[in-house]
Formats: sequence, structure tokens, C-alpha cells
Amino acid sequence: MHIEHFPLGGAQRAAFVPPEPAAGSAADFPPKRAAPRGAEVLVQHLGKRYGERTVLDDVCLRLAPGEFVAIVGRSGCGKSTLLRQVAGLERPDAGSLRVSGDADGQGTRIMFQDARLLPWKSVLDNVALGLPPVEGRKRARRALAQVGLARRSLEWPSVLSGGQRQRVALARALVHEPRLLLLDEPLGALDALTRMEMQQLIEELWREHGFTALLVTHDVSEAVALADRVVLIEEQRIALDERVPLPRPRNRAHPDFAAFEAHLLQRLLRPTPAERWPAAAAGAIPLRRAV
Ligand SMILES: Nc1ncnc2c1ncn2[C@@H]1O[C@H](COP(=O)(O)OP(=O)(O)OP(=O)(O)O)[C@@H](O)[C@H]1O
Repeated sequence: MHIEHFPLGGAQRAAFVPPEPAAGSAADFPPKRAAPRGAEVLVQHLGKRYGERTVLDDVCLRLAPGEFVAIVGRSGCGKSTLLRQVAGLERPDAGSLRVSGDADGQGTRIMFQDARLLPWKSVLDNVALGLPPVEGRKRARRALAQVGLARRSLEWPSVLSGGQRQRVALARALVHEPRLLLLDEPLGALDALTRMEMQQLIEELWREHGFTALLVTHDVSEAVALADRVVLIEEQRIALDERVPLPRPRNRAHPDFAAFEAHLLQRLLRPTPAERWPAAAAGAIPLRRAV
């Protein structure tokens, strides 16, 4: 897969030596991935403001077709804002954004932390929503089978657990054969075990279907488990964009997993210039002198 990086404003890299792949890992990693049929996403010099507040500034990012990218960053740094721009739910104030291979936007699907199911419709009808009745239900059954809920299709959403509801939300995205799946902290409300099961399911479906995936998460471990690349947003910009140097499926028990996670966490928790020099950030003294 060809990955092209745009120059990243102020990108900084902490000292991290990518580990060698574990012995025998190639055998654990059969190349059974479907040929990518995902969209390409190209974000160039994107800026977004809400009133006086600049949330994103000069953000450049490219997702190759079929790539899985995770966005991490502190609360309020603009992760969901970036996702909403890519989803076309909001318009950026500056720069450009292109999702190719999805001309009508129908192939872009988004999943949120809450499943947002219609309580007065059955599980099956939630998944088939917007599709022609007969064909839609057939496709919805197939999608529900893929997420392991074939037997729950005639139930109401209210009787499902949180994890099962998120499975339905995943089926509702899959039924449209997405080319781009946007995931806005979709597992944030789940318990640790269910969360890991869902991560595994998302990875399996991604491998099988070949869509491009963009995941927003607070959980660095989740980003390392799922993504090809991890992108960190800090101070309105992309401050780090790194390939995850680990074979798939990711082994959380392997020391290399922990090492890469620790490397990202260290970078994430590093105080920003504004935190180190609050007076300068507030304009009391020139930042140049403070630095
Ligand atoms: N519609 C809006 N109007 C005004 N401000 C907004 C709006 N949406 C988001 N913001 C502000 O933009 C900033 C970034 O919000 P965003 O939700 O993108 O952050 P985030 O990184 O996803 O946060 P979290 O991890 O806590 O979900 C925040 O300061 C937020 O208050």
C-alpha cells in the first residue's frame, strides 16, 4: 500500500526505535485481507473555527484506500470536529477535503458512541432503514449475521445490551457496503471485555470488506490494536503521525505492543507549550522569549 505523507506542521517525534517483528509473526498473520475497495481521503490545510475559537488549523492528512487510521488527542483537541468535516456533517472554514471513490457520499458511514437506533423499529428494520423493503431485509439479515446477531433480528433495540446495540450500529453501516467507515469513539461506553471483542470484530470486518477506516478514540491501546497509523492532534494541528510498527493481528501481551503504546502515551501526556508557559500563551510575555 502506498502511503504519502503531507508535511506536518510542527511534527515532532519522540525517540522510539521500531521493534523488529516477533519471530514467527509472519505465520500468525495470513494475508487474507480483501483487496482494498475503500475510498481515499485527502485533507489539505483544513481549518475550522467555532466563533472566535480556532479548533483546527492547517490540518493535512491522507488516508490511502483501505487504510485504518486512528486519531488520538486530549479531550477537546478537535478529534470529533475533524471527523465531522470528513463526514460532510460540517463545512471547514479553510483548506480542502476530498473523499474519492465515493461520489454520492452513500459509501461514507459513521458510528458514534451511542448506537442511535430507532426504538420503535426491530433490530432488522433498523439495519434495513432506507433500503428497498425486500432486498433491504435480505441484506440486513446478512449484515446482522456478520456481526453475530442473526438470531436477534426480530427483537427491539431496548432488550439488547450496549455491546449488542453497537453491533447493530455496525451492521447498519455494513449493509451499505461502506467505502469509508468513520468511527467516533464507538466503543467508549462499553466494558473492557466487550470493548476488546468489538475491536476484534471491527478489525475482522475491515479486513474482509476492505473499507477505509478513520477511528477517533481516547484509548491509545485501542488505536495501537487497530490502526495502521496513529495520528495525534494537539494545539489545533497534527503533532504526530506514525505507522504502527507491529504485525497483525496485534498481540497485546507482546512487549513491543506495550512499548509502542507507552511511546504514544508519553508523547500524548507531554505538556504543550501553552501549559509550560501559560503566561506567554496568555500574551503576558512574548512566547519567543519564554521558549
Ligand atoms: N458546534 C460547536 N460549537 C462550538 N464549539 C464547538 C462545537 N463543537 C465542538 N466545539 C468545541 O471545539 C473543541 C473541539 O471539540 P471536539 O468535540 O472536536 O473535541 P474532541 O477532541 O473530540 O473531544 P473529546 O475527546 O472530549 O470528545 C471543543 O473546545 C469544543 O467545545
